[in-house]
Amino acid sequence: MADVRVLGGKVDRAEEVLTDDALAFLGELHERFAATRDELLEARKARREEAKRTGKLGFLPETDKVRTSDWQVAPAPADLTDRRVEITGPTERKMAINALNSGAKVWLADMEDANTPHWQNVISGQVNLADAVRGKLEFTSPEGKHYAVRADAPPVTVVMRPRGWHLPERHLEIDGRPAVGALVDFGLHFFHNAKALLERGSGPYYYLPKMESHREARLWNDVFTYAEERLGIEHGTVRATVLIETIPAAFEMEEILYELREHASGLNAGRWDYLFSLIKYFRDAGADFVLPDRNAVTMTAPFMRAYTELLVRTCHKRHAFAMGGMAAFIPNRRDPEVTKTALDKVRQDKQREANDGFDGSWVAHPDLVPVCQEIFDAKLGDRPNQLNRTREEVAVAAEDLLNVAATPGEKTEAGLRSAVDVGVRYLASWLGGNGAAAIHNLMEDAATAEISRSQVWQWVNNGVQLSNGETVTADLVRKVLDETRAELAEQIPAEQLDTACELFGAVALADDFPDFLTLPAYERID
Ligand SMILES: CC(=O)SCCNC(=O)CCNC(=O)[C@H](O)C(C)(C)COP(=O)(O)OP(=O)(O)OC[C@H]1O[C@@H](n2cnc3c(N)ncnc32)[C@H](O)[C@@H]1OP(=O)(O)O
Ligand SMILES: O=CC(=O)O
Ligand SMILES: [Mg+2]
Repeated sequence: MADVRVLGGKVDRAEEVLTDDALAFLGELHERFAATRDELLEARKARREEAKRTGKLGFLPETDKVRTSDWQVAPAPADLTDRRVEITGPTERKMAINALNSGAKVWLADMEDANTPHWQNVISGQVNLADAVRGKLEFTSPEGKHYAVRADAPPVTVVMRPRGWHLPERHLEIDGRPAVGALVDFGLHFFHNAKALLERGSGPYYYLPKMESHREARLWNDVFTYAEERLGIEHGTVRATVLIETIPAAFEMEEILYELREHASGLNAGRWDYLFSLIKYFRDAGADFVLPDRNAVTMTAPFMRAYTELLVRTCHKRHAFAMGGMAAFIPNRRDPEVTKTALDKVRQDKQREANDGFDGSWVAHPDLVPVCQEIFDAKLGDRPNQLNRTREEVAVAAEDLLNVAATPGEKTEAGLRSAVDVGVRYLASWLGGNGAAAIHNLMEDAATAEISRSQVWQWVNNGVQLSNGETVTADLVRKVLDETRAELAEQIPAEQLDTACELFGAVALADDFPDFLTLPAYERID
């Protein structure tokens, strides 16, 4: 039996989550799966080295049969057949209630991009999710406002997103080493809620982030199979929607669905991490892979079109749901102009997705639910989804997915300053325990912050010339960082700002590109 120790501090109601039985289950998951997870993280490095050497990625010859043979994923359970609007958000108690009252079909309960993995957040998120299943979610704000899920609110299916394979959970030590964040988030949620969800006509449903290969999907499938057996739950009860949000995974969409076919619900076009992954993967591949300012890269850039078109085609060929992604524009209830812009931008984004054949999409804020709903209602009519649109005309080649050079847009000083400003502000928020923040009326989370810092790294290391003629160097970035620190001094507490600036410098200017900013950031939180 594994030796499982809780090293994290006291969190209210932690004893309900960290029961002896639940910890034993986590121990079993780690004994069986942690070593494979380590091997797969190593394999990521080898694949990236190969791409660096050849300057290319391609579809895998060894899995050709998977792509050409006839198979489909398992049929959708009743409460996952209509996914036209999914609201995403952290598992914080008030937001959880607001999400369940939002009118969305699905709540993506996020322990990943939108969450700082403070021990407090990790445990209280599990408490809130367990209360949500049991209809016990209530909250009173410090101002005395009472929150509860409305009796007349339409039912919302909860899909939880655990951390990616790379993140450790050092507040739990298993056989002398930090636990695997993904196994902790999944394991605790599944152990406490799978049966309760089934009793209520739903099931244990997950979004799986940041995978880079079908072998990583196979590992999740093995975890699900074991977990189902161990709790005496029918095989295939778990349903997983996989985010295609890394560039290597875009070349393995079919294989990922195939590995998970008995547990798969669909794929999601996670555009922000996808851009980050593309920059990361080809950061030293020369000018053809250097993107313009982040705000200039839209979903209509040729390489982004290729990605979403391939995703819809792949999903519907296999009868899996194709889920759209996040437009970053956020309404502001105190500013009608900002709200109008956000609604217009989100409307355009969701319209494109609905026209392309997506079955539904994400929104970041309750006030965006009606826009997404209206657009998909109009497209779907009486149908719950558009799985029947097989998009057979779509033909996407490897070169199309990598056609970054055709992206219109400039590299500007404003773009550089914005990357530094947003990166620092976001890191300060993340360090303070808020993994999602509205910054300059845009939603920022771990994925968007990764773009900011990796773009700065790429521009420095490729000696990019800005539209004003200036060359991006480490010294220029340090100067901008100092100026940004001075500008933010009135807005962010000094200690947090110092750590955020130091961290931004560490992840944007390091000689060796840090794989994820959340890894060094995690070292800097309690
Ligand atoms: C790349 C990706 O992975 S995208 C997915 C991950 N990212 C996310 O999930 C981000 C989700 N969105 C959010 O976290 C928030 O909308 C933010 C941080 C962007 C903005 O939040 P705020 O500044 O609080 O927005 P605002 O003040 O307009 O909120 C108004 C109300 O809506 C609620 N609200 C806002 N967003 C959400 C949400 N996503 N879910 C539930 N409730 C929400 C707020 O709690 C607030 O409630 P209250 O009036 O009862 O206090
Ligand atoms: O998780 C979603 C993304 O865009 O990243
Ligand atoms: Mg993401």
